[in-house]
Amino acid sequence: MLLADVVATSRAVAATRSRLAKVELLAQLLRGQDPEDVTTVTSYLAGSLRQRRTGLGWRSLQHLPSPADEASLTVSEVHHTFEQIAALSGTGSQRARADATAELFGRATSDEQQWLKGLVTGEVRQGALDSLVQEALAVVGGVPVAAVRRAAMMAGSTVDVAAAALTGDPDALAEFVLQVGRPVLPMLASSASTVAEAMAKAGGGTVAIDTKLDGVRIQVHRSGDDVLVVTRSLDDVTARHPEVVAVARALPCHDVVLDGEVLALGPDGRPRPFQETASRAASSTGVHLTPSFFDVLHVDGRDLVDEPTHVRLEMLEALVPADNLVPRLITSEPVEAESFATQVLERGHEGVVVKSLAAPYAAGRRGATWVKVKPVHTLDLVVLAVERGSGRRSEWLSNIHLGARDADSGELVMLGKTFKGMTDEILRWQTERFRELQTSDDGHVVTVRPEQVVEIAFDGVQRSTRYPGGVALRFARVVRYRDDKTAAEADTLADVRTHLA
Ligand SMILES: Nc1ncnc2c1ncn2[C@@H]1O[C@H](COP(=O)(O)OP(=O)(O)OP(=O)(O)O)[C@@H](O)[C@H]1O
Repeated sequence: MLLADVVATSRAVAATRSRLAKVELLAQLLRGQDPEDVTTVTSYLAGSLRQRRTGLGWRSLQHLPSPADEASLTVSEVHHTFEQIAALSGTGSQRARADATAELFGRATSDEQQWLKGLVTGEVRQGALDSLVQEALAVVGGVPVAAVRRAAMMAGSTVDVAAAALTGDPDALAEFVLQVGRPVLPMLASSASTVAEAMAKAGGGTVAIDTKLDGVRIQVHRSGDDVLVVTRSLDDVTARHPEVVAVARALPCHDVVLDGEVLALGPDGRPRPFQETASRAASSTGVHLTPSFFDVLHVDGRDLVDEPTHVRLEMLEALVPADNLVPRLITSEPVEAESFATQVLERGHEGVVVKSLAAPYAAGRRGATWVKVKPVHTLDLVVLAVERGSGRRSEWLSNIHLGARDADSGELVMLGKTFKGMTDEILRWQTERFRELQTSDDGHVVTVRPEQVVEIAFDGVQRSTRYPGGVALRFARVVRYRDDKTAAEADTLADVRTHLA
């Protein structure tokens, strides 16, 4: 398969509005191709190389050789070159890496060079494409999309199941079962503006009203004394969470997979400011973190993923001590649910997650079986640039430029700027972070690679001719930086527009 075809398809998909047409374009690309190439392309379309580390960064791609006139690079040549680059180590590896990169880029057309550069630096990470690629794999393999999704959830990625999907054999996909110790893609929530609306969305009847804890998502796997803790993005953070490991080891079972949130609590049981949880989760500080679990996917040889929520919750409550359970109310009464939600907010938590009791555990944000309700609306936006501070902030990078992706064009569109809500700790952190991501500095504005996601509170969204998206945020302020989301998972321009007054 030619790399040029992948580049052209990725551009065409970005330029097409219709979901069906996008899936068809992807299916055309994947049909009849070698499974190894399909695996590589599945990874590339989601915006990642297959190698975890290549030692290549933005700086090593600053000066590219002149491009080739004609497209000749194949996907497999590209993959093997990165494979070789990733394997380099020791003396002379820097030189060898630069030579291999120059050779690869010298064989790429100008279009391919830009695309490959985005791939290597992670700029084109398009998580949103993942579910379209799953659909395309189902079409090409002639297997149900549900089977592809389920296998991807169990494997922790679509890339790992692409080849199996192409065999057209549902049994090949069914082989991806939950394995204790292998992270599973997490279930996500949709949102509603009131508890009653969320209850209706979750199917009505009796539902669970979960406290929405404002911490950091964790998935915990235990087998005997071995414990693995991963984040929402499935990164291994076991070493940073000794408290979680201790709680998991103390449970009366041998094998277990749990889903939950970890956060810093004060002596009164109220949550501490999120920054304390975040900084402790990033490096060891004196803060104690408490895990609170809200779901269980496996206990001692029994997979629970397909069990309805009420069964999973019964198992969870039988296994985990009350102090490590997310407080919840089971009810069918909107009035009771509202009053529980009010108490949750009074206790300093973020909101509630309404959960259908009949639904199985399913990765992603599909359907409406988990519906979150938060009174304070925030948007997850991408930082495009940052201005040097002045006065008290002259040592720091301060005013950040905020962007959201226009899902139609794939472009990031600026929505406004803010220097509000930043503590000294945030200023220090962001100065260092944006220097790392810097692509240019005109003495005032430092442009950065659009990779850092920031959670922004705002008072409203208004129409504006000032910014290209036609909207601007009123009183935007920083709540926190989010390292557990990629730019592809940030809110889109369409999400922002839903807040228009
Ligand atoms: N009881 C709970 N049940 C499910 N998720 C919970 C619960 N308490 C806190 N959470 C958090 O809420 C998130 C669900 O919301 P969503 O899927 O929209 O993810 P998100 O974009 O990270 O959300 P947010 O920024 O609102 O936390 C989970 O990822 C988890 O971190």
